[in-house]
Amino acid sequence: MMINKRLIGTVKESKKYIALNVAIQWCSLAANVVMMAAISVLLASMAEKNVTRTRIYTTIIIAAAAVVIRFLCAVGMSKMSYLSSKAVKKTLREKIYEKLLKLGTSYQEKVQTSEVVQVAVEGVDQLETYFGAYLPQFFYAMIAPLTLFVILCFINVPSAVVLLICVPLIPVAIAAVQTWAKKLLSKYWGRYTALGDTFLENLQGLTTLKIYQADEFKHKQMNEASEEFRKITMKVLTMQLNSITIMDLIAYGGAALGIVMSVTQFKAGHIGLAGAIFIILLSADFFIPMRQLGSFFHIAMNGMASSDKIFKLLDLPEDNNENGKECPQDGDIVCKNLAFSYDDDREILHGIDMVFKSGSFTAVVGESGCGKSTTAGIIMGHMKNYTGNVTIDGNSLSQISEASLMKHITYVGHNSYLFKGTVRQNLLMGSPDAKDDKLWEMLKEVNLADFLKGEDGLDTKLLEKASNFSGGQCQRLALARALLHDSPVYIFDEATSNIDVESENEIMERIYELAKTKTVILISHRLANVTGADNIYVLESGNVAECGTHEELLDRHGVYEKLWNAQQELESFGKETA
Ligand SMILES: Nc1ncnc2c1ncn2[C@@H]1O[C@H](COP(=O)(O)OP(=O)(O)OP(=O)(O)O)[C@@H](O)[C@H]1O
Repeated sequence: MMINKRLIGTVKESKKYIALNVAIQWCSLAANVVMMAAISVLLASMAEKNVTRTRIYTTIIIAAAAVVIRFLCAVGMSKMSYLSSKAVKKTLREKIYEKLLKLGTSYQEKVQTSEVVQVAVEGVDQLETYFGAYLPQFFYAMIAPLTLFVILCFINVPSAVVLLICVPLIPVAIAAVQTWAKKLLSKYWGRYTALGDTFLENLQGLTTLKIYQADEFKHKQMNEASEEFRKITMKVLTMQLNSITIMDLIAYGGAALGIVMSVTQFKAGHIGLAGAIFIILLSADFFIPMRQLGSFFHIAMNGMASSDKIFKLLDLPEDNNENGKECPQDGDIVCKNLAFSYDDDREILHGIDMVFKSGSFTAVVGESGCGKSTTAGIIMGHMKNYTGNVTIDGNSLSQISEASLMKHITYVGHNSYLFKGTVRQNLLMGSPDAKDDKLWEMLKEVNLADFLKGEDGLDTKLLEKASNFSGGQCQRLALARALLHDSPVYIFDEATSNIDVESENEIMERIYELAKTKTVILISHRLANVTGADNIYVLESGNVAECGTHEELLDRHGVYEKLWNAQQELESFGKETA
């Protein structure tokens, strides 16, 4: 019942804490039994009017000792809960983190970032209570009634049997509501995450909503979704309250039955007064552990649901080729019959052939959406579900280790990630040992040095997502970081799209310079940038329409020429109007 062996096996360390927790609870129970026995004897002797001073003092000492022991046990139990929760959080989060590393750069193909965050944060938190509270209670709830049964058997077997028989009625009642509760809870979680997603999206897009005056409409939508969520929350709470009421009825009903039994047995003369009082005092203790377990029932259900999600993530196939080959330092990158689809409905690349010659400058151009970035993503190992072949110096991309591929190829997109911190910290990612002189040299090359000198130099702070830098400044910084990386191959995917034409030309000069010593693949919508390339591939709707040098392609009077003429017209129009 709600025991996941794989989950417990995954967090092996927690087993000892759970066992110790159960043992401490059991000691607390033993102390309680001794205290109740002493009190029963005292009450009986009082009723029989043969109480002595020694008996009173002994009872007080026993009771005080039991209280102290129970207090220490309570402290010990919470310590054990804490330690097992800590072990669970640490182990599972480490496993999730290691899994993400193993999934590598293509992890987004398999799982959404928001899902990973939810599973790693909230999902693991759910299991904290599962391990810290539910599991120890589960085992204790089995042991406690059996222990009491054995003890009470020495006093009166029929009462002990009646009490023991009533205990399993609580789990039976829990099982009865379980099927219904499971459906309700999965609906509840569905609404909860959906509401959370919409809330976050609306918050992030609040400025846009204000601009289009759509906030009122979204507000109404959010209110409706919140109302739905309120209704389902109330249903869950009602279900929980009802199940608690049922458990209480069984628990107190069972205890009452035990009391009636002991009184009857006393009247019939089968037990003495002290024995009857002892049974009366302990009858509720038969049910309390199981009743407590019942109240942890929803925690266990949430724990099960989140463990399913965690294992789904941990079971994802890994293909980062940890033990794969080293990437050859030199050699052509060849795509043969390369086809790719993001989903089953639409093929994006239709079996294209391309060769990126080692040490050469190759450009990939084409209209928006023709598949340029997709091709770059495949070469970078971000997308693995392609068909056909991609090789580097004759070695299949799928056999090359991801770590080695990352050292071999540097990708600079139009939206490179910059981290919160300083300019220096971001640059050092490209080359951890680089001295300040080298960093300034690169910053000069991308025309960012002057701006940074006016700020705090290399110590200029970047806010989250570099929100205090302009789009162009971000691109320049990302370029400088890439140049520092010093890898044999560079892919620039619209890497200068946010930069003004004058600066773009200067940066393009730097890229042409780079191409003298490195293999450069340049994806650009602006054909003026690619005129000096050794080879240009023109993509059209996922096919290679043409390839050749700028002059060769113009002579062909095909797609490239059309694109070129259209852009030239636009650029000269722009100059005339300026
Ligand atoms: N993650 C994705 N999921 C589904 N479809 C996608 C995804 N990314 C891109 N696409 C689709 O694949 C096609 C090719 O996209 P790609 O980004 O490769 O084009 P592109 O030539 O680089 O375009 P642009 O010049 O506008 O950046 C597009 O039609 C796009 O809708």
